[in-house]
Amino acid sequence: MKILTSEQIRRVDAETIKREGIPSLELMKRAAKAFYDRFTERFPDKNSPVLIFAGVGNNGGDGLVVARLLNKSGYNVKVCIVEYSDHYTEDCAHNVRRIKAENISYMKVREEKEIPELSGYDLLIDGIFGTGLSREVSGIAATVIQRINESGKPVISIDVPSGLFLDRPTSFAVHATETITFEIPKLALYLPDNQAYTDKVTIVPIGLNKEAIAQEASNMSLVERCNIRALLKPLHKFAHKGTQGHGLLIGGSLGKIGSVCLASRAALRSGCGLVTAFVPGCGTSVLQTAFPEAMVIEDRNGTHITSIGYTIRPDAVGIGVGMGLLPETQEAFYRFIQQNRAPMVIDADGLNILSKNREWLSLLPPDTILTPHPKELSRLIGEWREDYEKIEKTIAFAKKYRLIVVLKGAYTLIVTPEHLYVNRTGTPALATAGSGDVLTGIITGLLAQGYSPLEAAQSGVFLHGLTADLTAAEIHPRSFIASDIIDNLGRAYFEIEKRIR
Ligand SMILES: NC(=O)C1=CN([C@@H]2O[C@H](COP(=O)(O)OP(=O)(O)OC[C@H]3O[C@@H](n4cnc5c(N)ncnc54)[C@H](O)[C@@H]3O)[C@@H](O)[C@H]2O)[C@@H](O)CC1
Ligand SMILES: [K+]
Repeated sequence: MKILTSEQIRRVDAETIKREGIPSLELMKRAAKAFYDRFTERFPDKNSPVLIFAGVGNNGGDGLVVARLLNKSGYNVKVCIVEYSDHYTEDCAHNVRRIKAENISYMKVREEKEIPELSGYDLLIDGIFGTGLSREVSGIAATVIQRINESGKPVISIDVPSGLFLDRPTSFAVHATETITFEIPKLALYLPDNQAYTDKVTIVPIGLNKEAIAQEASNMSLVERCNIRALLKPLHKFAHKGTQGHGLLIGGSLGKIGSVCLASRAALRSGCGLVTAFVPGCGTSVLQTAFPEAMVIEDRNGTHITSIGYTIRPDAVGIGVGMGLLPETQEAFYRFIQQNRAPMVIDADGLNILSKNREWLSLLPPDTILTPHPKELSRLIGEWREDYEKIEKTIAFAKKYRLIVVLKGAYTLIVTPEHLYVNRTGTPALATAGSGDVLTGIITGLLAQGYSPLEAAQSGVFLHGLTADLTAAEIHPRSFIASDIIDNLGRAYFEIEKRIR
């Protein structure tokens, strides 16, 4: 699903109205109905008092239509029109007349003393500003937003939390509990800097014109289940371990052999036919005991890697987990990347070695996948002030070295020289020791099976996150551990391949 800018969204709205020959009021109705459906599913108790804040633009217009729909179905609603300007849009003004005609209780707020007491309401709906926000919020709108945030009440935002900019940093906006956004994903809803404003995000379709969306060029998109489903290879009846790919995981040092165990197990669970682990001598018996399905090649040294050599021909390599930064290990890493031509994933200490030796980055074959967490990324690309700058610098880095960067986070970003992908699967349960090692293993396993680096990065990240989503009801997110990801990878495959009627 394409992520678009506010300007593009405006064009798609206008084109929908034009191409489908519908009045703009009709589109507003569709949007409000989509919000209403999701809202009533989440909050079925009609006795809970609901206060709807509506601005004077079309986002406010949506709020007023939502008020009418909720009122009609018996909800206890009141409306607060935040009159930050005298200029109402036509569709908003029309709906003000309609709420009057339908006897819905409303008040207009132009100054602070007119803001109602919020303690008597159970739920607040925020329709003050949407995608039309063009400058910092000030005056009465800012005061109302501050009151909403101070109230501690659940706030459901229409389309976007009011005050959130879609294309630049935001310093002040509604702290939404949930945002029900209309059809087109907006990048700002998925950035860590905006976490105070955007908690849960739900996308609802409103019947925007498909061709109008297709016409808008975008180098950003969400990774979705249907994308992953489409790229998964079928399992052939005559498949055998030799045809399913051979993944090699290189890493580990004394006390950190567990990382390689996790990555190797994850690689095999992702579906490849064979997995070999390359570890220092201290890791051999650990691996063979903990994970008998793996083959092991040991370094001549006992405690850390000093020289990476083997006669096998792996289809993909994952390197770096638990490897340490000793000079001999760095040297071995350097010699290895100089000669390795198999598709490769680099994680953890592999990334730290690269950030200490930046000139080695140009030795990496094109499309090598790097999987940094934010700290590792900053060691590679330098500090950033805000998320948009971080993304810009990561794209420049990916372009310069022709790499794929998987930037791990609540919403993992997959950055290629041409495109930014946002992954939505996963929960805070994944913030646990070894979770990154497992991701490295999954991506390595997928690469070994012949998926392209971009496909492996996208599906690896998606599957990894989905295991946490699928187990949330049975394994409490607080007690979810990295092995649970591996154990539930099969469920994630089932979910992706499930037919949706
Ligand atoms: N355009 C359409 O056809 C549709 C729009 N929809 C809704 O309309 C919203 C966009 O509506 P609008 O474009 O009317 O804009 P908004 O309702 O987001 O904002 C209203 C207007 O306020 C002004 N403004 C911007 N920043 C301000 C600030 N800081 N202080 C005071 N005034 C400011 C601008 O002139 C802006 O157009 C979407 O988010 C969505 O909720 C939906 O009804 C679906 C259809
Ligand atoms: K809003």
